[in-house]
Amino acid sequence: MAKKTKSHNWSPTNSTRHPNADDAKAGAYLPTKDPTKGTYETSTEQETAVLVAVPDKRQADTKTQEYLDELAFLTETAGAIVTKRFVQRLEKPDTRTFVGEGKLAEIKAYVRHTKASMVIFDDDLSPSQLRNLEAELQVKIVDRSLLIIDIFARRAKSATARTQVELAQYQYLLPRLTGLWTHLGRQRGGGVAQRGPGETEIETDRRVVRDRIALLKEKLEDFEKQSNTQRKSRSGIVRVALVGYTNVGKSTIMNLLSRSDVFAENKLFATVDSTVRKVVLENIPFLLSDTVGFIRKLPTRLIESFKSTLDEIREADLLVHVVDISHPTFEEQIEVVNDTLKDIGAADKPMLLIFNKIDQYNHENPADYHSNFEGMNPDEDHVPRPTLEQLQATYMAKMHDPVIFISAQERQNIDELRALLVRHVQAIHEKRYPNQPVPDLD
Ligand SMILES: Nc1nc2c(ncn2[C@@H]2O[C@H](COP(=O)(O)OP(=O)(O)OP(=O)(O)O)[C@@H](O)[C@H]2O)c(=O)[nH]1
Ligand SMILES: [Mg+2]
Repeated sequence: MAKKTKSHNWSPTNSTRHPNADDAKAGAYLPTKDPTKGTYETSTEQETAVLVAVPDKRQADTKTQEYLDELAFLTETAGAIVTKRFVQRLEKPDTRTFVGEGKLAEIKAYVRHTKASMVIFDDDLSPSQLRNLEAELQVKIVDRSLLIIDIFARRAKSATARTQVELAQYQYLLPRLTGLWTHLGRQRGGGVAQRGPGETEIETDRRVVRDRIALLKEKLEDFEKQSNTQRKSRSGIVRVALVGYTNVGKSTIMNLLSRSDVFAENKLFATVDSTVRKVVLENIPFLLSDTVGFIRKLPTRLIESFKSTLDEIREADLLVHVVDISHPTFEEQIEVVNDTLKDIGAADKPMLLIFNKIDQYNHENPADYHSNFEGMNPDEDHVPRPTLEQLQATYMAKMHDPVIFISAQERQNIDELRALLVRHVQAIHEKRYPNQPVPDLD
């Protein structure tokens, strides 16, 4: 019999759900199985996580640490505490268990000893790696895609975003079904009454998941039609999208720009999603949208499922690329954002580059980021960063697009930001709607 399909509220970290399981059966992201009882324990206690990275041999130590810092940040965002980081340098990850045998034994001993709730990998695992690791380590195994999807699931509020996340969840699950069930069968010892579902059930489950995926896609198409209609009604007004790496300050800037002006109150577009606001600066109105943040190794599936959200970017007249200059890897973050823009077909748009968080930039003391990383000596590895002035000069010279340095939090250079936006919006308006005056404010 096909299992009833549940749609919401599963997560690698809250130990309760799996989108295709009412009961807590096997799954990498399900509660830890107690082999003596054959049951899964759900715990409300603080979950602890062990991180694992398998960098390529050429990757610099500091880079590895920065990536692990980001993974730790993601893990904390998902609600778990990181207790340990394991790193193994390999030419390429082990096909069976991702890490080598020795490292696996080390992780296993640690997990046993500390009763860690889960092991999180900074890369995506193949269905069989996931299965093998779960069998070896006997705890929840979470890979990068699953972690990110989980965070998205916690944050998604609008119907569209929730549907998009659900689609990503099912797409993640589909190729992993067989593995999970086969594994379950094996773990239970294959006794007649205890055997896991056979191939027929796997097939049924797959069909259920596929049907669900088809349904979600249809639902998203409907949402898309609605938003297309909305967008048509917004024609004649310049559209600006805030884009950038996650946590750089896009929403802060959005609030700053739209709240700071009395005319920002949205009258005409009552049906517009809360992430799009009408802003009026110096009598020049435009639509400003706040978009989902990008991240390194963003799962392609997630990008695909977020198509309708990303349309906001694809259809913008001007992109405002926000950068967190205080972040040690800000330059790589710029690259990630540019690559993602390319992937979604939005790379050729006019763009303003906004370096935010200048209040937090410290060229003397680049980071206390790595303080809890073993083998790192902050003094020895200390490399002074350029001053803000030097950076500004470099980027001004390097970029074809305008560049501005601000602090949204401390309200530094915000007037310059406004002036820059106004200038560009006005120019776009005149070019796009040559015979049309800038729209009336009322
Ligand atoms: N120090 C400092 N912090 C800032 C500044 N601007 C934003 N922040 C903080 O940075 C954090 C992230 O800001 P958000 O505006 O949520 O960033 P975002 O780009 O919208 O993030 P996502 O929605 O996750 O992609 C918040 O804690 C802000 O308070 C700034 O200029 N300086
Ligand atoms: Mg935001």
